[in-house]
Amino acid sequence: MESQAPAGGFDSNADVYERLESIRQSIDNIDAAVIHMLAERFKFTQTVGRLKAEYGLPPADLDREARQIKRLRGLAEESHLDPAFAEKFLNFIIAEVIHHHERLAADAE
Ligand SMILES: O=C(O)C(=O)C[C@]1(C(=O)O)C=C[C@@H](O)C=C1
Repeated sequence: MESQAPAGGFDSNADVYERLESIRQSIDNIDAAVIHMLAERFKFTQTVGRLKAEYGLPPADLDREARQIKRLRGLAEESHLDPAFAEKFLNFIIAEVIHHHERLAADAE
C-alpha cells in the first residue's frame, strides 16, 4: 500500500499503527456491546416464543414487524446510518427469532 503524508505533517509508521490500534480497540468495544445487546434481545424473544407456543399464537407478527422497520429506518436516518441496511439487519435478526419460535412451537405440540 502506498503511504501518504497527512495534511498536518508527517506521521511515522509507528504513529499510524498506534492510532489504528486505538481505533480498533473502540471498534472491538462496540462489537462486544452489539453481541451483549443481541444476547439480551434473544433472551426476551425466547420468552415471547415460549408465550406464543403456550397460547398457540403464530410465530410471526407482520404488523409488529412493519412498525419496527418504520421505527428503525427513522432512527437510522437520524443517526446517518443507511436505512436500507438497518432494515436488512432487523430482518436478518427477526428471521432467526422466527426460527426459534417455530422450534419452540414444534416442541410444545
Ligand atoms: O414481538 C413479537 O411478536 C416477536 O415475536 C418478536 C419479533 C422480534 O424479533 O422483534 C419476532 C417476530 C415477529 O414477527 C415480530 C417481532
